Amino acid sequence: MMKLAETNPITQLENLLEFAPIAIGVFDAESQKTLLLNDAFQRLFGYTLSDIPDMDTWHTKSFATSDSSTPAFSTWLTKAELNTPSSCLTASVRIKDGRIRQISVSLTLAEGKKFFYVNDITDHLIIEQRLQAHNDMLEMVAKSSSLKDVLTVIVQQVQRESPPSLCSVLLYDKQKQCLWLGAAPNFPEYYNQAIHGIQVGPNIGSCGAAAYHNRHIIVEDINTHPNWQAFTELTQKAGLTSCWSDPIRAADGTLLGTFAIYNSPSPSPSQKDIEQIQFASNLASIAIENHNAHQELERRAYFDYLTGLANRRSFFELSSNMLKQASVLKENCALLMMDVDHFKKINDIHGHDLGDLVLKHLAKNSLSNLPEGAIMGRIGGEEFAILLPDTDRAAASNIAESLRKSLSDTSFISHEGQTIHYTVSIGMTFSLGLHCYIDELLREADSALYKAKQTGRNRVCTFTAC
Ligand SMILES: Nc1nc2c(ncn2[C@@H]2O[C@H](COP(=O)(O)OP(=O)(O)OP(=O)(O)O)[C@@H](O)[C@H]2O)c(=O)[nH]1
Repeated sequence: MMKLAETNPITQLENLLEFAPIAIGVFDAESQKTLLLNDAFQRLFGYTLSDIPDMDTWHTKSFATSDSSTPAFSTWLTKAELNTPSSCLTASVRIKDGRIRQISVSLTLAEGKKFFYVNDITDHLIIEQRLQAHNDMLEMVAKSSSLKDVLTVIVQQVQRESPPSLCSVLLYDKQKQCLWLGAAPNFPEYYNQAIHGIQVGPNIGSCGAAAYHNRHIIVEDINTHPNWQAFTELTQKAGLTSCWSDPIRAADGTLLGTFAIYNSPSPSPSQKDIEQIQFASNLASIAIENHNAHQELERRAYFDYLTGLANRRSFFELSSNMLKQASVLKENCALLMMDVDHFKKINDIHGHDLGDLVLKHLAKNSLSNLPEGAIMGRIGGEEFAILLPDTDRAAASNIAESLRKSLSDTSFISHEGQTIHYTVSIGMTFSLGLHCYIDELLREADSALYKAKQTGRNRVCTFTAC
């Protein structure tokens, strides 16, 4: 412990400055020579007295960063020297290890000396910016902004925190076992194109491997790591050196994608870096989960949950638009209404679940036999409607007949190993190039369907007006 009472006032002051918690640099006002860089100053900047013999050297070494140029400091200094107390300057500085820190600096002139008091406000700014990014993101989610835009906000926040790193979010496709580009705003286009759809696998880059292992993958040197061997030409062209990738998980732990930081300033992640990645991954997971939930709601609103076909509402919407266009072009449309024969019996004999399988089988099989542009919807329990654009009577009859035949000719094996056969009846009508309403056509097709059922089922009947 220092004994203040036993030291002279100058030494006392020096000691106070030396061990003050705030970073202090003292320079001679006349010669600009460095007189003292206290302990906190040396810890903040990494420079000792021998690195910074005078104010100009400090100025050049620390303040000449790309986003806080030398003139900004000089201008502030000129004003600060005239005003007592001087206002604070907030600036980006480069410290000895090359990293950029955010500081606030103020100046006091006394006894022919310049006393600079420097506060490191990097962490404070990061928390503020994170809060801002978090709020921006939630606002964007609430306003249903595109997933790409929301993810871009997150990526840019992390990039701001650790320049010159680049970040990307890839989205996991469980079915195809690959990753699609979510957001990578600062990567070259050729790189983004190359990684769009990259496979998930134990040794595929950092992200493919992070998704495969569902854990953090740290690659400190892309140029020598075996996971990156296949991409060397690409990564060298894009100037990528390191890549840390973290899985993005939903609240229930399922994989949603990956968050990656390339070219991070430090070789391996510190505790702070890991917190940063987790912050980004958490935000990204909120955005992706919300997007998926939204898509699922939309899908449910427009598509039948069982067969994946258009539901009644969207079939009406799509068909109405198609009929309007057809009447303008004077084209004929055909409407088919298809119903499973004795479906109640199938349910009664084999159970409701198998009945569901019949409906799925019917939908899949019919879709693969329909011409391009046809709209098929499930409009009732076991009732399906198909609108065929620009189709004359002969072509429509052929299509209806081949649909009926392909279903009655095929069978499928149930989960219990039973072979299931079923047939359908089809009623058909036409718009004849006139403006028709879909419900009017459905009534006609239903009447033809009734005729098909009455005359023995497993057949196609055409509507006749009388
Ligand atoms: N498994 C299953 N059955 C359904 C679904 N929707 C409706 N059904 C059943 O479909 C059956 C339709 O029976 P009906 O209208 O009497 O007609 P059908 O037995 O097919 O006889 P026909 O049409 O006269 O050949 C009923 O038993 C409904 O319970 C569904 O989503 N899944």
